[in-house]
Amino acid sequence: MTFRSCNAAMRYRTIDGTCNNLHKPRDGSFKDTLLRLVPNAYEDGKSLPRFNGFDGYLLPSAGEISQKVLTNVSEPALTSLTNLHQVFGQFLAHDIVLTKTMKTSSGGNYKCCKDTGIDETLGLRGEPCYPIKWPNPVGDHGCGNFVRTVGEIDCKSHIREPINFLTAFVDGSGVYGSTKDESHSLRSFVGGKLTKSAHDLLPARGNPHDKSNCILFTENDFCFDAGKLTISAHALLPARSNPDDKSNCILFTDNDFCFDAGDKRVNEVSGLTALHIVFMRYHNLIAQQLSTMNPSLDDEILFQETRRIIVAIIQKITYHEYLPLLIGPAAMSQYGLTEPYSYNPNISPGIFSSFSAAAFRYGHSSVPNKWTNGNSRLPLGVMFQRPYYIQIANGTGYDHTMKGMLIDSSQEVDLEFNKAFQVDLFNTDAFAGNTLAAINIQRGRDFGLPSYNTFREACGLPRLNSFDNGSAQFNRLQMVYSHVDDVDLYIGGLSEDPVTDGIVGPTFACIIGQQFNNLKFGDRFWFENAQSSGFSQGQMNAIRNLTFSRVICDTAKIERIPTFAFLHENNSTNILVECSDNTETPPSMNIIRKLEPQKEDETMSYKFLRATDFEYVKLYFLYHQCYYSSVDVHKSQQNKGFIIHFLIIEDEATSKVYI
Ligand code: HEM
Ligand SMILES: [Ca+2]
Repeated sequence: MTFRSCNAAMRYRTIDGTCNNLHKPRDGSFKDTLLRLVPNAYEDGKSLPRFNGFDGYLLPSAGEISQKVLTNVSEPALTSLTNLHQVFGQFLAHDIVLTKTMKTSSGGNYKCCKDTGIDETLGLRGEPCYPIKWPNPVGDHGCGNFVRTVGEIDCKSHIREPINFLTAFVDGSGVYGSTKDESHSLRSFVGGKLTKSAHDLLPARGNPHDKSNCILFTENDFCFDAGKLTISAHALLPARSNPDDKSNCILFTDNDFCFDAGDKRVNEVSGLTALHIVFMRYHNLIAQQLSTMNPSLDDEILFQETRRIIVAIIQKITYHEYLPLLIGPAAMSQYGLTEPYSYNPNISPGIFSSFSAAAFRYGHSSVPNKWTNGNSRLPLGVMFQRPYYIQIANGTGYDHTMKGMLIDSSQEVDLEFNKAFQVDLFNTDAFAGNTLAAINIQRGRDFGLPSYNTFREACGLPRLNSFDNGSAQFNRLQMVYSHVDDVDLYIGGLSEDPVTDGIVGPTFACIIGQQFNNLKFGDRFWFENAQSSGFSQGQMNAIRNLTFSRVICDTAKIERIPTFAFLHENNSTNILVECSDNTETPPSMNIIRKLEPQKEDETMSYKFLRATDFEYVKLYFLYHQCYYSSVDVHKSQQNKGFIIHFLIIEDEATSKVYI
C-alpha cells in the first residue's frame, strides 16, 4: 500500500475537509466524530443513552415534556429579525453538521414501535431502537419511532461518539458536497460552473433516463426540457440523479422534481432550497466573470477559485451578519469571534455534540408557521418538503420565496413551537409519530448529553438549584421534571431569557460561541488567512464589504431590500435600498479583479480509504494499540448497525500513519 501525505502548500481546501489540519488531517473532515464540550453522561459512561434521573427514577419521556411543557402557535408574531435569519441558520447548520440514524443490516429503516407498543428500555439494552413514549397517545399505541445515531466506538475507551457526515468547516458543503463524488455530480465541468441547469441553456429533463427524441453523445451532454422551467434567469438546482429517490421530498404533480445539492436535506423547506439556489447562482455568476477576465483558465481552476470566493462570502455573512444577531455583541466578544484571525493548529474544528443535538436546534423554535409566497401565506405543514413551491410558475416560486423571507419574521427562541412541528407533521415520515422538539430531546439523550445545569456550570453560569431560580419559562419545567438537575439541555436552553441584542439565552450563546470560535481559528483556509486563502488585503476588504443583500439582489428578481437582510428595514440604521442602485455592476468584481490564479500542482495530494478491508482494520488497531481481534470487532459492530471507518494517511517521509 502506498499513501501520500497532506500537501502543506495546497492552494485549495479539499472537498472532504481532510488535510486542513496538517498534523491531524482528519480533524473536521467528512466522517470525523463529534466532540465533547463536557464529558458524556451516557448511562454506562460509554454508549447507552441518558435514561435515569438524579433521584433514580426514569427521566420524563420526551413525549411527556413536549405535551405538557411546550405550546404551539399557528399565527406567527412580528419580531425585528426577518425570517431569512432563521433560514440562513438552517443553511449554515447544513454546511457543518449531519448525523445519520442507524439502518438495519440490509440497509432498511428500523420500525421501532412495531405492532404491539412501546419498549423504552430497548435503547438502554444497546439496541438501535429508542422509541419515544407519548402519555396521551396521538399516534398508534402512544409510541414514536426513534432510531439511535450512527456512532464510532473508540477501540480503547469503548466510548461511542456520533459521526458527522459533512465537513465541520464553514466551507459551503451545502453548495459543493462533502465528498468528491458528490461534488462531481453537482458540477457542469464547463467554465468552472455548477449544475447543468445553471447554464444559459434550457434545463435538463427532470427524469435523466428519459431519452425520447434526443440522442446523447458523451457523458456530459443532456436532453433539454422546455415548457416547464425556463432559461438561466430561472436556473434552479439540478434534479436528483435517481428520480425514484423521494427521501425528504414530496412531489405534487407530474412536473415537479426533487432537487439535488451538496446537502441532501435541500428539499426540507422552500426557504432553505432558495438559499441553496442563491449560492449556486452566485457561484455561476462569479465563475462567468472570472472566465471572461481570464479566458485561458481551465474548468478546474475556475471552479476552485470561484469556490474559494463563495466560501469566503459564506464565512463573512456568517460571522459578520448572522452570528452577532444570534448570540449578541457581548458573547461575540467573550468567545473571541471579533478577534482578528490567526490560525491555531491546536484547535480541533469538529462539531460539539451539544451544538448538534441541542444548542443549534434553537432554530426549530424560531421557524414560523406561515410563510409568505407571492399573494399567499402558506402553512408550513403544507409546503414542508415540497420543491413544487420553488418550481411553480417557471421557477418564479424561487423569487417569491426570497421576497417572502424578507417580509416574514423569525420567531422567538422559547418553549413555543409552530403548529406544524407540534401537530400537523406528527405522523409524517420525517417525524414518525413525534414532534420535532421531542425528537430533539431524545436525540440529546441518545448522544449522552449531560443535563442543562452541567452546561451552565461549564459556561461559567450559576447552576439553578430550584425551579424558582430561573426564568418564568424555567419554572414551568417542574410540571414534568422531578429534579432540577434532570432538565435536558435542549429544554433548559430554550427556557432562558435571551441575551441582550441576541435571540438565544446565555447557555446556548456559550455553546454556539465556542463552536464558531473553533470553526474560525481552527480553519487553516479561513478567508482572512492571507497565507492559505491567497486573497490580497484589497480582496479581503471587498469580501468584508459585500452584504448578503447584495448577493440576493444579484441572484433573485427583487427590486428593493433592507441594507442588512436579516433585519426588517427601518428609516435610520437599516434603510431599504434599490437593488439596481449599486456603484459597480456586479459588485463582486471588486473581489475577483485582483485575483491572479495560479495552477495548482496537485489538488488531490492525499488518499482517502474506507476500511472495509482487513488490512486497514489491522492498521487502525495497531495505531490505537488495541490488541483484540480486530476483524471480529469490526463485524460485530457492523451487525449492530455501527460503522467503523478510517481515513488513513501515511506521511511518506516519516511513515507516520494518521487516522
Ligand atoms: C422547516 C424548518 C426545519 C425543519 C423541517 C427541520 C427538521 C429537522 C429534522 C427532522 C432534524 C433531524 C432530527 C433528528 O432526527 O435528530 C433536524 C436536525 C437539525 N436541525 Fe432542523 N429543521 C428545520 C429548521 C432548522 C433551523 C432553522 C435550524 C437552525 C437554525 C436547524 C438546525 C438543526 C440542527 C443543528 C440539526 C441537527 C443536525 C445533525 O446534527 O444531524 N433546523 N432538523
Ligand atoms: Ca462544511
